Amino acid sequence: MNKKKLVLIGNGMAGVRAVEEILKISKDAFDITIFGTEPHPNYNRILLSKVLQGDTEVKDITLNDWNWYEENNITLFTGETVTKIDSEMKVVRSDKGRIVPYDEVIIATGSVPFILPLPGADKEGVTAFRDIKDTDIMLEASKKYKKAAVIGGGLLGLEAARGLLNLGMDVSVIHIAPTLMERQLDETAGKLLQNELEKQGMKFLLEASTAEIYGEDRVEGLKFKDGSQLEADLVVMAVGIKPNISLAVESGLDVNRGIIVNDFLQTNIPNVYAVGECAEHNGIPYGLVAPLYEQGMVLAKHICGKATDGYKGSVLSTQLKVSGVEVFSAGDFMEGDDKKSLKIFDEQDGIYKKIVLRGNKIVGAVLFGDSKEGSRLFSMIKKEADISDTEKITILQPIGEEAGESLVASMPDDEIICGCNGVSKGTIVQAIKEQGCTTVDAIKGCTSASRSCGGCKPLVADVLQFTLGSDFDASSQKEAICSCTTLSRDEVVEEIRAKGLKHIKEVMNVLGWESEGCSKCRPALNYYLAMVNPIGYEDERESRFVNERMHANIQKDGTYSVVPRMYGGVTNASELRRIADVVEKYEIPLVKVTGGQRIDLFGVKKDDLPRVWQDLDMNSGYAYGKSLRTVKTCVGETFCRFGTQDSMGLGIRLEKKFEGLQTPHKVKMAVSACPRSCAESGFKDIGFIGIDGGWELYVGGNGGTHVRGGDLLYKVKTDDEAMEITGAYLQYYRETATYLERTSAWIERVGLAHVQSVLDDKQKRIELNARMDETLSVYKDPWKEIIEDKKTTKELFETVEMS
Ligand SMILES: Cc1cc2nc3c(=O)[nH]c(=O)nc-3n(C[C@H](O)[C@H](O)[C@H](O)COP(=O)(O)OP(=O)(O)OC[C@H]3O[C@@H](n4cnc5c(N)ncnc54)[C@H](O)[C@@H]3O)c2cc1C
Ligand SMILES: NC(=O)c1ccc[n+]([C@@H]2O[C@H](COP(=O)([O-])OP(=O)(O)OC[C@H]3O[C@@H](n4cnc5c(N)ncnc54)[C@H](O)[C@@H]3O)[C@@H](O)[C@H]2O)c1
Ligand code: SF4
Ligand code: FES
Repeated sequence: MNKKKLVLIGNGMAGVRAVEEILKISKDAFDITIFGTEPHPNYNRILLSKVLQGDTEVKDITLNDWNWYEENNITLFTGETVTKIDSEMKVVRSDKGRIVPYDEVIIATGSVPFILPLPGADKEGVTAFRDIKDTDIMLEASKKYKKAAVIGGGLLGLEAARGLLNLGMDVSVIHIAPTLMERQLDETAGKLLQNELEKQGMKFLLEASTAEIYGEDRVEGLKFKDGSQLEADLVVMAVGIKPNISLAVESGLDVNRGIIVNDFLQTNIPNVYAVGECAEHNGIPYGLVAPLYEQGMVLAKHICGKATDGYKGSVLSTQLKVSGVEVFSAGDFMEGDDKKSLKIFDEQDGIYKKIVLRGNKIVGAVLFGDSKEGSRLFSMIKKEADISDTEKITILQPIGEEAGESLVASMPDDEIICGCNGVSKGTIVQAIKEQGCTTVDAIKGCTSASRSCGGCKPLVADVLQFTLGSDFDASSQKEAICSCTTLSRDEVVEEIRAKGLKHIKEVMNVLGWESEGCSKCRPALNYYLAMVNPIGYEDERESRFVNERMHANIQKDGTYSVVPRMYGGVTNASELRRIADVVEKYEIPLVKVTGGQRIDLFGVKKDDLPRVWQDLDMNSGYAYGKSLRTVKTCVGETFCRFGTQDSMGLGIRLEKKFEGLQTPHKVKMAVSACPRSCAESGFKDIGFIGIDGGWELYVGGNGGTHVRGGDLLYKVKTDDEAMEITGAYLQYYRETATYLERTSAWIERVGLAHVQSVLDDKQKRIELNARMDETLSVYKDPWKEIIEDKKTTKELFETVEMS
């Protein structure tokens, strides 16, 4: 049989995926020729961000290597650009004078970066961020130069900026709009994102309009329309893209912004198709791989003569690939006349969730700080789910977690796990059960899930764990603690232990960190070092988050909030008098009783902090730390007629013993003297409920954004037993949790039964408590420590002289 001749113009992500689909349907139907301007085989453009961020290397982002073309009998011309499609002669012509005949031709020429037409835009040191060549320019520049300016605060600009920070550059992002990623996020999420990225060291110039790029041959800086300037020896333009239509225009195809195609990706000229970012369907040129892959699937079916309903357009979802930041946006995310929103905003933990409803249908969502629910919400948006029969607020709450189920357990089979490749939970489960996949990599090979941006890897791993149950081998699924290393959390902790490491720098040197560390690994290492070696480790204050460095919570106006310790929520006249005096003396604008039964002083000026602490003469309530926060108590048997136990007594004892204890994440406790549970013991990390003859001890509860009822761990008879179990439980959490993992997530990961089996072993409990006591033995109240140490006081509060 005479094979038809298929020519693909553009060796990029969309075009080659369409060819892969064609080969799947009809391996021998075509003689295939591919032209690509770039000198590389088909690679994952998405991961250039990760190359720049140091997570991977160019050699590791190839999607189809040279062998693949050979194995599939594809003739490949790289470094060669097609200059014309001659549809009368049915041939394509290249810039090297080659003429190749076709029966069908697919144009997949992608996009070109938009370059602002500024004076100086052609200077050395000005680059776009689109391909391997641009990435190399940035990697080279970072070795010689220090100051980078990224123009554009969209997805691409921010990912580039994070990469340049990782490369040790001083990075400013110049953005034209008042908030970041305004095409994907609303104002609140945009500001939260800015806040988080500022903490990571990025600088921002918002509502800034660049007028000129100045310098001799090489760029030296930017001038703005308001007359101000910024020095820069590298400028990255990331202000959007335009479909690459020059070949189509030259060849007489109908174009608008992109090459106009119908539902079957056909252009106006017979046998000429367009797919990917260069194509415009129903007025929309797409700029993310998910819709392009959907197009590729339709095109493959059509060109192979298989029935298809055609491409009907796509709802989009995006995630930013910057470690330590969870941002998700999908669909129609802005409120409007006919669109109303539903929001949850936990300002303290920086978590923001919003869904947008048109009538009773979900049409969009924005998640910041916690994007676990992204795939569920995206499925609902795609299905235009009707929520008239659902209590609205529950849509933003994690499904299944309240019932103690894992997130994936509660997902229906048709829920999409990998947005880029449109792979559902059911398809992954099938690959595990029927094709014997036991690792995320194997699933990638079988289903394409996680093959593109990689953002779905944790969810794929969860499906794997959930499906395999006890056959799941966690050790073969290791995940690096951050992009600065390939070592996992367990490996790092083990090395710290085995090699007796004491300082972050030592860990990085000995364990071969590839950079100075990042905002993800530095605080984590500080915690692991302290956990393994509480007496010998050297604390690195600069690696802590700002609130933990300052021992107070920074507020949005730059002032601080101060919460003194009130053991068990109990206070007295003398403490209250001192608090009142401090409020008057330092003109503290707001005094508020907190949910944790203590008093919060808001609006304290930074310079006043040490004197406020001195005058209060109370211990720090650690309202800012990854540590024990409060032990809330009810009045109990002392005053309440229902009380069967001394809740205040146990609460105060717990708080006095464990105050200041550093934990992977914050820990809240509560003690109620009867099952009415006035102190809300069922929703705390550790909660006690008084019963006749003792206490019930609940663990893993959470009352925040992921509401979770605690699990009954034990019943104990005496306060001493309660203290002993609490010590062992907390120490086991400290030793096995990942930094920033709340007890509610940890207990689900490791399992209640497992924790019980550890704590059932008396010897283990003794050992855990011994290590806990060692940790507690070095605790000093940080407020007192700082005010007694003039040098630290001066470093932290430069202008303050203590008497
Ligand atoms: C740094 C970065 C990060 C990204 N991250 C994400 C992400 O997280 N998620 C996501 O969904 N998308 C992301 N994208 C977008 C995604 O990479 C694109 O949507 C996708 O690559 C587009 O595929 P395409 O095949 O249409 O175009 P391309 O991948 O650009 O391929 C087009 C190819 O055609 C070649 N070509 C052009 N004209 C000719 C010609 N006349 N002859 C021969 N060859 C020609 C080009 O040189 C190019 O190699 C990212 C993009 C970048 C740059
Ligand atoms: N994680 C991801 O999904 C991801 C990552 C990188 C790139 N991409 C894709 O790559 C493409 C390019 O990304 P992008 O961020 O360049 O495009 P974009 O259009 O999403 O964002 C460009 C940003 O630049 C800003 N801008 C425009 N003119 C400006 C000016 N003169 N000065 C300062 N700022 C200006 C805009 O306000 C906008 O926020 C998009 O299709 C994007 O979806 C996706
Ligand atoms: S929990 Fe029980 S004992 Fe405590 S205050 Fe409430 S009703 Fe009284
Ligand atoms: S979501 Fe991008 S690879 Fe799966």
